[in-house]
Amino acid sequence: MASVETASALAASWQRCRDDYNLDPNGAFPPARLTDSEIRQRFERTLDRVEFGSGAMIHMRKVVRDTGYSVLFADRLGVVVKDFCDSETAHHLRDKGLAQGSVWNESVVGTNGIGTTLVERHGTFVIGSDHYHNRLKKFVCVSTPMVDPEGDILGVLTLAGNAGIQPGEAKLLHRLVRDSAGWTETALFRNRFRSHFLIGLAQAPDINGEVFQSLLAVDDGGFVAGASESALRLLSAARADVLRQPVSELLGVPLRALESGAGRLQRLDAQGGDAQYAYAFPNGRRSSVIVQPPAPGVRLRGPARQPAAGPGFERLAGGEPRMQRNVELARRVADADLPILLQGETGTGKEAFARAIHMHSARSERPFVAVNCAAIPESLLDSELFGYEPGTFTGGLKQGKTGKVLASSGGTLFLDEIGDMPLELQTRLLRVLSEREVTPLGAVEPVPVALSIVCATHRDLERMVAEGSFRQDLYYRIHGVRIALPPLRERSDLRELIQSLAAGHKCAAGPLSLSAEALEWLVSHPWPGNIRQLSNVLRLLALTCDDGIVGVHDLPEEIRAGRQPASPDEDGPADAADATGDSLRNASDMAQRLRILQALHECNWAVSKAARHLGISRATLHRRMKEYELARPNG
Ligand SMILES: Nc1ncnc2c1ncn2[C@@H]1O[C@H](COP(=O)(O)OP(=O)(O)OP(=O)(O)O)[C@@H](O)[C@H]1O
Repeated sequence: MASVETASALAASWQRCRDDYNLDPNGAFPPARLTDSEIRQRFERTLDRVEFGSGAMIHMRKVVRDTGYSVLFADRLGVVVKDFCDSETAHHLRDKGLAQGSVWNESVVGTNGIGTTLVERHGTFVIGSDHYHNRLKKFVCVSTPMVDPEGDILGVLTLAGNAGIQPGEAKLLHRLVRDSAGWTETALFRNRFRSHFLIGLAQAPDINGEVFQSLLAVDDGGFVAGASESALRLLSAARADVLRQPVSELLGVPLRALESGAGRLQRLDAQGGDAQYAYAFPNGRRSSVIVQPPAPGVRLRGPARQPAAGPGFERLAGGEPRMQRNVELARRVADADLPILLQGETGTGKEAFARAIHMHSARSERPFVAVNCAAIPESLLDSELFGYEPGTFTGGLKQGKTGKVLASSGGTLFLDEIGDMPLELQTRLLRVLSEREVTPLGAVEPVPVALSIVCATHRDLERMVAEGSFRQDLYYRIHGVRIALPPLRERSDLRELIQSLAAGHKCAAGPLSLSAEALEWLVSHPWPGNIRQLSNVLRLLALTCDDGIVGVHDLPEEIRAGRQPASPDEDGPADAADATGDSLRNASDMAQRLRILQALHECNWAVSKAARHLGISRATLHRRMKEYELARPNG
């Protein structure tokens, strides 16, 4: 996260509202809401990356609980995918348009904390009349972007409340939001680079502060494999200038000295930037490093090494014959010059499969670059994919940007949700695929690219082609080999898969195990969110189950609700969960909400039918819908 540069950001945003988006300050309000199934999908995706139950998030909620602020997390499109409203005033704000699913993209609602932060890529506070839309002048929004370990924006963390605060107070609030986002980013970074040697940087000789957030991850060869945003700020360097550089050159300290001084602050020779001290974390996994001094004239740049992320082919196939055939085919084509199209419902492991293909291929030492075409705003997708030259945009990065297509050169480009790619970009992608060269925006000369692509979608591309929403020629270009991943409920090895995934989760008493009865319940669940949903349920069980053996009573209500016998007039036993009172505050309730949403969606919002589907009474379902604020879209 960068510092708050609010005044200039606001001026630029107002200008965009007038000149670029042509927005009416008295336009429609409240902002549009996505359909519930779209919200569900976006939320599930975010849940994969951001731990909403992390200490930092809990701390922030506690601090603001009685202040009337709500805590919101919006994804990269500016869609609120999670809100925590822990007070009456906060609930009131939800009614005013801050509900989950509302879209706060700047181009839609004008200057606001979430949308403007996304455009500016740094924290903002937008107070009262700073908002462009006249209906927003009573609100205050303090926001900060959250980035993943690769530096890509995950979303925006925001405190929203009623206006009437001083800018000084807004600064305090901003500090709180920024710190919470920062600690969450740090947790993601440490997790991502858990097998690397970690070095923290600081401006002052103090090991309690920034060394924990300003992190460099160093690989076994002594090259920088990752850098946190705050480390980049201290070094005054762009990510591309730091990655794959020898850390010893970057910091001006031999790697051996850094290692042998682990656990102590070491002063750095001034290298530019504000980093004055380095702290090598002593508890990194790497025990010893052999660094050969480079031969004179040898350029010290390491290969873009990728960690073996995610399950390999064996694990993905399990005992399911269709998956075994898929793996067999994938092994054969991994190194053929054939584009691979993965099809399957959400959460069936398409990205995991694409990573396994990459790891199996001769390109495994090169980058695996994933782009989710549905999660990036249409206006940014072009620059995200193809990059741009320095000085192309007023708001762009000074040094320009390498697009994902080029960044994947020699490795694998994974285009997730290809069915959501706008037609105009489909045309550009088609050109890149046929000509094997990219022309970044603003560039004159095309740049050759060694391209291997794997695409994925849950959509029926053939139907889209027939309807004219997907280019036929592109469909044939990306469809060298098609691999269909079966939904979880159709896997013949479901029982074994559940057991082996459960054993991989540790709770206080050791690996999680399931009672025979609990296993049966899990096996007969329909799993609309597939392996992702199953993993989330197991993750939750590991947190909530003290003795390590899961009984039926430990299962989340979404699982038990799926098996309740229908009782048309009375509330079924599912109501036992009412006794817990503070629903929606734990992950099991989130999962239940998703399950109910899914059932309603599948039954086209026919409540009786959905209730039968869920095995609960109509009255219970109505009450749950009210409790979880589920209403028919546009109804
Ligand atoms: N066989 C498996 N064993 C263990 N974990 C798995 C397996 N397959 C997938 N996963 C995990 O399940 C989660 C969802 O997988 P993934 O993101 O690959 O699904 P997806 O089909 O790409 O989803 P979406 O369509 O929503 O993008 C990930 O955390 C992934 O690591």
